[in-house]
Amino acid sequence: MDVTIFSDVEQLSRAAADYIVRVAREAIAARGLFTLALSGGSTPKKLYSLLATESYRSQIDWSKVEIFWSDERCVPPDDPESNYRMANEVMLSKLPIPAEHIHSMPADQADRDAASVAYTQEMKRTFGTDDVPQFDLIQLGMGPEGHTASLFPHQPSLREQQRLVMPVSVPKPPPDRLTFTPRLINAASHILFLATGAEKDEAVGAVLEGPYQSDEYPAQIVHPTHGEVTWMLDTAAAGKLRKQK
Ligand SMILES: O=C1O[C@H](COP(=O)(O)O)[C@@H](O)[C@H](O)[C@H]1O
Repeated sequence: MDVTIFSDVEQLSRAAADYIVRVAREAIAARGLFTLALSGGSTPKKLYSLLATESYRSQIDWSKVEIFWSDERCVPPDDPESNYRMANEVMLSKLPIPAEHIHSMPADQADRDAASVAYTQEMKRTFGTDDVPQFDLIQLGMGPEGHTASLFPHQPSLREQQRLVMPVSVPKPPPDRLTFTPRLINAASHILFLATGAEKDEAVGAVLEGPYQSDEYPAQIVHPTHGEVTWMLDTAAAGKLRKQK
């Protein structure tokens, strides 16, 4: 695992954008395709807007990028709480990505089980596999209580063994969500965690340096079988780490 601490969100976001460019270019050179799952929340907003600027835009062949989401709130896509809406506003609408490569989660469907199954099928079709899709990169955030994607402490989703995407009800509004399960996340080639702000310092310390208790700190469940994990933190989020990496 690689952990880097940055002095501010600007530096962190630039490093994250550079990292995404590198992984994207390697994937496109190797297989002609880059599969990326985004997170929501506020932390990646700066990163996403940087990727839409000319200097980053020109470094990736966006026609070869397939975009998914690791979790989504069950709200319409134009709702201020929608993870899709944030990414679309600051990044996707400004990039030359074919519309059919942008796979938003159908989280506003009334039948959330059916929506999860449909999203899983769409993913498998895109990856051309009937097995567990192996994302080139899943970008994740973490909440102050250690949740990641919409995998929250003590929830059955942490023990899900079969499904790749599932509906959950979580303690943070809006409560109804769809989320990637650990089985899908842990198949990825690269995981990039971003965490900023002092309100996350305890969870960062517990996840990175504490005993393994993924039921308390779901971000600890992220251990890709054949992939690498990179954490990018700002100094505030890293404040409780004993070893300043
Ligand atoms: O609810 C969510 O929270 C996490 C963390 O969000 P942040 O605002 O603290 O950056 C996010 O990664 C997840 O995608 C989102 O749905």
